Amino acid sequence: MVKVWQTAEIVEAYDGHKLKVRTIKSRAEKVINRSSDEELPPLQNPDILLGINDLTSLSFLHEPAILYNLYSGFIQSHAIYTYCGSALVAINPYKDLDIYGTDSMKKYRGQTMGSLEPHIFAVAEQAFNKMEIENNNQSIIVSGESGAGKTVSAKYAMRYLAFRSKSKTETENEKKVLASNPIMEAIGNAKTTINDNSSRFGKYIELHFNDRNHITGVSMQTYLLEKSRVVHQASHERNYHIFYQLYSSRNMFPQLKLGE
Ligand SMILES: Nc1ncnc2c1ncn2[C@@H]1O[C@H](COP(=O)(O)OP(=O)(O)OP(=O)(O)O)[C@@H](O)[C@H]1O
Repeated sequence: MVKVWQTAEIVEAYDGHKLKVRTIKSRAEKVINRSSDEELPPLQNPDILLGINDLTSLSFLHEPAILYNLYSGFIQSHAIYTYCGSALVAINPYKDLDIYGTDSMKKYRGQTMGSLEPHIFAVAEQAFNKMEIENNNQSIIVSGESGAGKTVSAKYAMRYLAFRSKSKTETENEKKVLASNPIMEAIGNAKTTINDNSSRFGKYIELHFNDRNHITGVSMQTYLLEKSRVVHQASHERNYHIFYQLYSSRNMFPQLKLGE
């Protein structure tokens, strides 16, 4: 059974610890037993806060309020990004959105986080800006469950940083990073039941900047590759892409010194 939060209004409080509530949608009544006088069900936020772009501005910050706010923003204005203080929460839209072009990157250039609508570019801009002003190394941590959009987010963050680095060779370096992706993904990505192109390893990517903030190089460390997938895959899952890609080029086997 899937459990979801529902909005309700209090009809009656009685016996000290009991609350009779009525759900707004189905008008069903239910009695909630509170274990203490203080313990109330999660309280609703005023309507005026609905769809705000920083979750920390909610009067009542709890799981149902967060879910409802993210849901409303996504359904009403297709907003996939919301701030939670200095963190960015992203919803995977599973379709291409027109928010990652050069015009969008130009819009975020030099802007402080929070002055424009939440975006992965704003996070990258802040990292770049802090590096420039404080002359310190910066990190962006991308986390989430499988299929949440970590790889795509990291790609857009790197694209923005390459755009922001004024070096003439920025496109060359960016091209090199992006060109290495298909190779890394062939060897380390596989179809799972949740994600057709799931990364089965962790990545630590370093972009190196010189003192004029031009990208001078990129390095990548990988860790925790799921090696067992080579010999065993769960049902409806696949081995690493590289094996299928190689097999589809069987005519090249002799050249690659491989046997059938
Ligand atoms: N911002 C986005 N816009 C459009 N589509 C997206 C976006 N983010 C993710 N997707 C879609 O979701 C798919 C899964 O995303 P991604 O591979 O980045 O997930 P992940 O978190 O890296 O997963 P895993 O941990 O399994 O590697 C992508 O192939 C893409 O189709």
